[in-house]
Amino acid sequence: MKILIGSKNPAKIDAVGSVFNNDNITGIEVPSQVSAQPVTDEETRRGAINRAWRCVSESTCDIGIGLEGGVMTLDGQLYVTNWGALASYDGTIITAGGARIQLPHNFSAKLNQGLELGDIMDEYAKRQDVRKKEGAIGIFTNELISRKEMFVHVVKLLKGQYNFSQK
Ligand SMILES: O=P(O)(O)OP(=O)(O)OP(=O)(O)OC[C@H]1O[C@@H](n2cnc3c(O)ncnc32)[C@H](O)[C@@H]1O
Repeated sequence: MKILIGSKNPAKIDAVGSVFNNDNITGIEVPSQVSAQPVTDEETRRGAINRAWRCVSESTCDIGIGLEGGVMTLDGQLYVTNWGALASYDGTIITAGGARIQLPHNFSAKLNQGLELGDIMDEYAKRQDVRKKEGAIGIFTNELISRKEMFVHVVKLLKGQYNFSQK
């Protein structure tokens, strides 16, 4: 199958590549059509869906995959959240949620100032491009789970549901 991923972020492309390991996969830049920093589950999920559809509508492929990270708040606690979507040329759309883990309370003020989580993480971890490597998930799990591994789980949920829908 020819699969397009709506991102050039290596953490996302590598996650798709390790699940769809017999397929032809390519990452392309597409707009998420949501804020650069999604701040709810709804917005993060919508960004993943928009990316997946955009892949299918922009180029010839069997499947488009959108993966999106964001933040959300539950009972005053800030979390990093993750969503994935798979769109197929026949009009099928499949979605799946990924892991959420809590973020430090002082991140909310930085987000309110307009900073994106990727930049906040680089400053916090004193590293570069955390969003393309271990991710917030990696930093705050002491690197037990990387952003790629977290997205691998999301992509497995998408692939499994897609296979089920094709039976
Ligand atoms: O190149 P794209 O595909 O846009 O990847 P991205 O990581 O920049 O963009 P996302 O849309 O997935 O995430 C929205 C924002 O949240 C940040 N973000 C989300 N999850 C993150 C994580 O685990 N670690 C660091 N930053 C994260 C990200 O860097 C962006 O600033």
